[in-house]
Amino acid sequence: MTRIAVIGGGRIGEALIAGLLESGHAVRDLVVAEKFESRAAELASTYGILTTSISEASENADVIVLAVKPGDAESVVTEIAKTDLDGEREQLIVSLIAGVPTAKFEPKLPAGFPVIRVMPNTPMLVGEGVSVLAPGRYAKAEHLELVRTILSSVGKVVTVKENQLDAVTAVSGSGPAYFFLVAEAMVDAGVGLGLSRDVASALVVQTMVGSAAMLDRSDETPTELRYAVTSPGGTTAAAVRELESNGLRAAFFHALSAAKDRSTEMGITAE
Ligand SMILES: NC(=O)c1ccc[n+]([C@@H]2O[C@H](COP(=O)([O-])OP(=O)(O)OC[C@H]3O[C@@H](n4cnc5c(N)ncnc54)[C@H](O)[C@@H]3O)[C@@H](O)[C@H]2O)c1
Ligand code: PRO
Repeated sequence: MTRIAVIGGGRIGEALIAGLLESGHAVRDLVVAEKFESRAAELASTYGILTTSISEASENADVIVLAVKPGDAESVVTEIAKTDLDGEREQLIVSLIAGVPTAKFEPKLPAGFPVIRVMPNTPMLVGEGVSVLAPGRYAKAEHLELVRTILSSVGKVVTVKENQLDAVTAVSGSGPAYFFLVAEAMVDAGVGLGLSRDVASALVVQTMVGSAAMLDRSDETPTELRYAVTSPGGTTAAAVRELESNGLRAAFFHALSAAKDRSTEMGITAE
């Protein structure tokens, strides 16, 4: 099986590790390099995963996954480049780092070393992620196929041109946070209407799960599904009127534009 080294055992590194193990990836083919000892120990005890240094992890892996913050990207790639990378074994780097273009990594690596940039999201923890792939200059079709195979075990996989990844980050990378925020706001509103927090939470969570399943399984658009809930002159129409007059659509447009701009900015400042 493909040996995978995860550099950075934070939230997304852990989501990937947990999702891969859950989907049947062998723990002996996974390794994590995590800077903080206590965090490394936590990952080792939770998942039984081997924790090691960046150099050892990189030397022995087929796929080296970068899951550190943009500000740590350069030092981590420099450290990887110093190790004995194996050209014969066709190793490759997969960067999950938001904003940072593959062109920033490629000159720091041995000539022609393949890099694929990926924007995942945290639902891969439960096998329901979406990972958006963009090949760097030296990544070949077989590299892309390998990464597609690995990530399809933890959710859906989409491929785009790298210049679309900042927009992708705004939509699906950050996306789970928007739904969690909406859930939070709806629970609070339910409590405001007199429901207990437990009841309000249970209703909101199942309504989200059910709506997501309908979106996934139905051929109808979100608009058509919404119309089916909206009786003329009824309760939903009253609620939607309030959401629209409070600028819901504009708020999402501005929010996603801000996320995209921030992703671009993080790529520029991650030196
Ligand atoms: N969290 C998300 O939803 C999400 C989604 C998509 C992409 N990303 C991207 O993934 C990356 C990590 O995000 P996160 O939320 O997991 O952050 P995080 O801070 O939770 O995790 C980063 C981890 O990297 C470790 N680290 C830093 N330098 C290191 C080094 N030199 N060697 C080993 N480990 C080192 C840190 O100790 C930390 O545990 C970011 O670049 C982010 O843009 C995150
Ligand atoms: N989490 C990272 C951030 O907020 C990237 C996408 C989701 O920067």
